[in-house]
Amino acid sequence: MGSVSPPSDIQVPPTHWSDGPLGWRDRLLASPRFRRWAQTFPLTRWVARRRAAGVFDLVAGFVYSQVLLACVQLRLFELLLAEGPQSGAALAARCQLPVMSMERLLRAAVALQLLERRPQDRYGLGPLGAPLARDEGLAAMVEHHTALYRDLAQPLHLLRCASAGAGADDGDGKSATPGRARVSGEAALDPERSGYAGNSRPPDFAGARRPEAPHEGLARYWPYAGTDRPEALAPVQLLAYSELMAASQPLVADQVLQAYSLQDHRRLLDVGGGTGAFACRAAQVAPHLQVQVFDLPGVAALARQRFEQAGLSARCSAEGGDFFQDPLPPGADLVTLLRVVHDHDDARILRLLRAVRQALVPGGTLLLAEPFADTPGAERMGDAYFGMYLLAMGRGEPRSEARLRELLADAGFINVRRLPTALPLQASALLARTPR
Ligand SMILES: C[S@@+](CC[C@H](N)C(=O)[O-])C[C@H]1O[C@@H](n2cnc3c(N)ncnc32)[C@H](O)[C@@H]1O
Repeated sequence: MGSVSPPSDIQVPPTHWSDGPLGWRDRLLASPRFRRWAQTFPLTRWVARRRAAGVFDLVAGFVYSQVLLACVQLRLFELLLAEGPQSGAALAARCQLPVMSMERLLRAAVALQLLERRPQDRYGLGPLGAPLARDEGLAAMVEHHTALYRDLAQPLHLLRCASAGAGADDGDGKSATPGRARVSGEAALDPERSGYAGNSRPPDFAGARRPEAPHEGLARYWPYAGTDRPEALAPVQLLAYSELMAASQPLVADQVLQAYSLQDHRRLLDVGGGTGAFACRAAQVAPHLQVQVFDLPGVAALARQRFEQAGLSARCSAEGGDFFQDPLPPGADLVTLLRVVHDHDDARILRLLRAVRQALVPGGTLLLAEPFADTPGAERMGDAYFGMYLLAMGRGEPRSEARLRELLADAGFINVRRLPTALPLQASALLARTPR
């Protein structure tokens, strides 16, 4: 391995009293001799093994993800839930894979606890596969990761391109994303090249597929993150992510609606509310509530369709526009921002929060929910997963509760408080009020 020599103009880094003991610990853990000793000494053996397994999981994590993807693409979990344990040969026939390949995949899935070996040489659901069997949202998330996977194949390329200014706001809301592929022109309007070709779900498990994620990574999947004129995006560019959001919306809605009662509100505005999946849930749990979605024009049109199909058009409506440029509909006593804030930089979010404050009635409530960075027990989801995900997307960052509180205060909100959710890994929430 080549040595890394620092550039000659490098600044002398600051020091701290903890550098000594922590440097000693680092050298110890980096020492093969110490690790060999720790692996055999009875009192340290279990720690050494656990740490080695943790390192291996990081080394091999991308393989695990692709085993999961193969299972999801084959609808293996749904099949085993619907029909019960089966032999490798039977599953191979159903999934149209060579028996040897199927056995290889099944054994990998057993090792990852996605599946379990069952008596008589059969395979059934494992403790980590069973929750995926009926969760359309999680399955859709897994499948759309093919786009992220492309971006992360060359992490240094991603980091270098992004460090040139991806997603940064120059103060007047314009961003530059040098080096990142962007959706533009005819390619974006071509369903095949944009990666979206409808989402009718084939009836048979074998070979069933959702629409493929685009071939050019997340920047293309989330086109609004790379343009200052998102309202001009063609409907076909909005479909893939809108379907993903609708499929995965229960992950957030369940958390929010368990944690917060809508009964005391009369008018809800769901800003960036997508195709109205949350709006429908809200209207169903609170039959007195008027609900409005504000989203890009093409997405708002899909929300109106959803409301009509659900027979909720009398109470649910949708307005199209750009929430950074256009005024939000006034008069709501509750505004929700679900999985919206982490998509954008601070300057844009501050502008959006101020617009929300203007739109709310005096004493109105803002409910902001998304996965937060620094969530105890879910740190990987924040800075590791969303940090890299949003970098690949081209805009936005995961924020800690403390940072969100600062932004809310800057925008003029008061009485900010945390709303405890059952599964912060899926969504944490903050409530804030406008002054009376
Ligand atoms: C990550 S999705 C979240 C959707 C929904 N709240 C949910 O949780 O399922 C972000 C939403 O914000 C919308 N959006 C992004 N930029 C926008 C803009 N400038 N104006 C209006 N809507 C925008 C997108 O169309 C998308 O529906």
